[in-house]
Amino acid sequence: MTQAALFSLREIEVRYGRVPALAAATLSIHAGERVALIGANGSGKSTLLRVLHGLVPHASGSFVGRVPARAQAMLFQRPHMLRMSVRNNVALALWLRGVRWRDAQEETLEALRRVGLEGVAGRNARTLSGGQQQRMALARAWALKPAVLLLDEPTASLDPTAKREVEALIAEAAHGRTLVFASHNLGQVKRLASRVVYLEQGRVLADLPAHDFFHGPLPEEARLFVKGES
Ligand SMILES: Nc1ncnc2c1ncn2[C@@H]1O[C@H](COP(=O)(O)OP(=O)(O)OP(=O)(O)O)[C@@H](O)[C@H]1O
Repeated sequence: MTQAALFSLREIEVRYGRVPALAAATLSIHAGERVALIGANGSGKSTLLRVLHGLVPHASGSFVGRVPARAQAMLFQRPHMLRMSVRNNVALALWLRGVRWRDAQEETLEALRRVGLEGVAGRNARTLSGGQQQRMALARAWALKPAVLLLDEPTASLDPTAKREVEALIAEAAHGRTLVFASHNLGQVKRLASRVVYLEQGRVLADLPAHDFFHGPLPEEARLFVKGES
């Protein structure tokens, strides 16, 4: 018997006021998949991630999510940070999910070790570099032990070295989880994704295993996009 999808979207339409962000988007995501969302600016990648995380309502269509938001972790291009220490930024997220403060502190140190930030645990999070901030966000996600990781262009604002470091951590954090990420970096998509979903103006124009996406025939719009980005 095939396992039920973690997320099923059928003909989903999302609008921000009068602006259409997703139009008749249909896709299912199963446990263990590593799905890359690609497409031009404004094609609907962030909106799709927000639908999965339960952050935006849809105007029509049906959405079934079998993973509650508390079993998901979402990372944004620029991480949300509170004006407090790196340690407390992570520990607070755990505490808010019901972990006792003392346990939260211990689990936080373990997560910070994993991303190589134990040395700056006491620093105000707002003083971290962009790469460190994204590593802290990953530590926070990691500590929550989510079933699903949703990442919105997590390395977009980083320099090449930080990009590589954060990408390696993402690969490690995605182990044994379901990963859905938006990216403009096709090299990163090749390295991380098992499946590629190409969006254009809120529509899913291609949805293929990563190997087929990069080596097989593509719909014309997707082919031109890949050519332009490569
Ligand atoms: N809060 C908002 N209010 C109004 N319109 C919005 C809002 N967020 C997104 N949009 C619009 O919805 C459409 C889809 O945007 P979305 O952010 O999902 O695209 P994206 O593919 O993630 O873009 P990018 O690559 O630039 O991050 C765009 O036309 C965008 O301008």
